[in-house]
Amino acid sequence: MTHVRLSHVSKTFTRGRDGGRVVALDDVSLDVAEGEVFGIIGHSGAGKSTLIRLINGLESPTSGQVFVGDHEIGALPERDRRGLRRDIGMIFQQFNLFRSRTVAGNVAYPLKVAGIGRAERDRRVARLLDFVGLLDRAHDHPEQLSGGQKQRVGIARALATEPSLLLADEATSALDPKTTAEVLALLGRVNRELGVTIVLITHELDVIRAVADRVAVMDGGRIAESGTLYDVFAHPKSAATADFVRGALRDRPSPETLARLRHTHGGRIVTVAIRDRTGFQTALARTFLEHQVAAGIIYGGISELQERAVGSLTFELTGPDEGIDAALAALRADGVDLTEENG
Ligand SMILES: Nc1ncnc2c1ncn2[C@@H]1O[C@H](COP(=O)(O)OP(=O)(O)OP(=O)(O)O)[C@@H](O)[C@H]1O
Repeated sequence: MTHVRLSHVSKTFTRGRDGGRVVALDDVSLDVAEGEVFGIIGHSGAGKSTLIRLINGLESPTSGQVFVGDHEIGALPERDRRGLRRDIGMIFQQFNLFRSRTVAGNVAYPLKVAGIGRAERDRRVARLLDFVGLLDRAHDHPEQLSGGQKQRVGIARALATEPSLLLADEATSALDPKTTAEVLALLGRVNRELGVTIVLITHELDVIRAVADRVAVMDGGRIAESGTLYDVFAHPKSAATADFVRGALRDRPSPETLARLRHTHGGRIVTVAIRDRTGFQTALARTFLEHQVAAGIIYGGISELQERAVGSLTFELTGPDEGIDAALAALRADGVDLTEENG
């Protein structure tokens, strides 16, 4: 079942002073299935926040349609949007907690707004704080908490009205790597144990790869590509995706590094994309050997996406030129993705 659907959505803003037009989203279509974690990755200005604001009905599309469940949220009057929004939780980069309220008071707030009585409110707050591991901090104020703890309160508050959809807007961008991992693990539990669909936007591939099932890469208001985590990031088709992969995996040498490698290594330099295929590396080594080519690894990195290997290795190849040519031709014929780096 589809939980969120965007169909040919465009959003144009008019800039204040000069009245110029900014195309924030340009013909965006995507489907988020019920119960999945869907990641949206893009650089600053790619249109991610605009997309989130369309999903929770804070903005309406200039053209196209946004559905949440069976409802076209952009077409609903504000009163009905508010009702629908109760089924959508939000968490933010800066946590957006009330400083004057206690931890318990923050989590209770949306329940109060929804008109839920004291006894039920207290029960739910205790259950939620227990779920996020902060029951013992119920009476503290946000400033007494670490960033990670604040975000856990944010998550408890977002879940208070028992939404089926959670929107996470750069929810870990203000946190250090260890705390980020803890918050992402909690989001994983929210998804698995409570069955909540999560749409997570970020500019970091490491965030997406930790939790998302499927992803969309956004670039300049458009979806550059989308699919499963592995398909999109193991074999990038767009420049934007390749850029994120290079940044996160650091498996390919930068132009500066390549220049240095060329200077220090006299042989031919070739980068080979690693495939998640049994015996891939052995086959590679055997091909070089068969053609009397010595292959030394001079750069590279192998990592995992959805428990499958991704990355690349850069070799210095030495031996007879015809042997190297024949080995590379054999590998190419076998579907190996390789790049000669000698320039
Ligand atoms: N209310 C608005 N009025 C005018 N322009 C806007 C408005 N909201 C967003 N934009 C513009 O739309 C484009 C996309 O912005 P958006 O905030 O959605 O991107 P983003 O990917 O979330 O970036 P960031 O991570 O920096 O917030 C930007 O060029 C931005 O300046």
